[in-house]
Amino acid sequence: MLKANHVSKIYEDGTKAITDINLHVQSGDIYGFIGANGAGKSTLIKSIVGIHPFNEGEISIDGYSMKNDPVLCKKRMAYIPDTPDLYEHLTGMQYINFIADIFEVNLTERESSIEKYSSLFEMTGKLHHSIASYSHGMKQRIAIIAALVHQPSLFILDEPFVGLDPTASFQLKSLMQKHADNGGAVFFSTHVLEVAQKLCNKVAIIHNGKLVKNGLMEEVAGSKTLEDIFMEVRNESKNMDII
Ligand SMILES: Nc1ncnc2c1ncn2[C@@H]1O[C@H](COP(=O)(O)OP(=O)(O)OP(=O)(O)O)[C@@H](O)[C@H]1O
Repeated sequence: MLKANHVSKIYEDGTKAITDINLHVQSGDIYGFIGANGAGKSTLIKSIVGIHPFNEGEISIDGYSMKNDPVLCKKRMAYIPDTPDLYEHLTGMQYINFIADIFEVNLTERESSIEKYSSLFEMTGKLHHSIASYSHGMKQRIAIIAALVHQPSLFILDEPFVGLDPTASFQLKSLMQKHADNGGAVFFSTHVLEVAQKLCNKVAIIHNGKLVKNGLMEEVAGSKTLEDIFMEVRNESKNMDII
């Protein structure tokens, strides 16, 4: 579903943020992406969803190249950023409809999608309030509902649980699980390692812009916790610095 081959990104100021990243997210996967602050998670995610260009390598969604067919790629995925930047002067409903218009979602499909996800994320009664009046968590819920309105097969989420209350977190986790069970796929970054270990069948650990572990959760973690593995990666890197 999502393939990243030898992807590297250098920002204009010369920062080498990610180097030679290889990933394959398949149908049925819930793929966790973990790494320390500044490791390169958002940079890879923004490259995957087409927010910024990357310097080397290839990213494809369902066989379509992000470089050559970005619109076809974007139609197949939902991107939920860590801090959604919404149009504050619109109501939640106006914003969702605006996104549905961009994705050319027909009326029947959008009504059923809005009803289903608004009810799941307990926003039904608040859809006609202005976004400016929403709390941070409510803005996130609207961003999620809008991102899913075109029924994408691939969900890409950057730190999705930050700011969500326990009910919304639970609903999002169940939704991710159901989506994967129905043949979709999910790729998300998180610092909540317990959630990643419970929820994901696959995991990638990025350190200083390079993938240092990647594969099935049981192979990467074995009998250890993901936190143990994460700390091992960090300590190995510290020792290398000393040497
Ligand atoms: N617009 C930018 N211009 C220059 N350097 C950037 C830019 N955005 C990120 N970086 C740098 O790229 C590296 C990777 O940053 P990135 O935001 O991808 O990390 P992250 O793993 O998402 O971190 P966090 O967990 O703190 O969100 C860091 O060194 C960061 O300073």
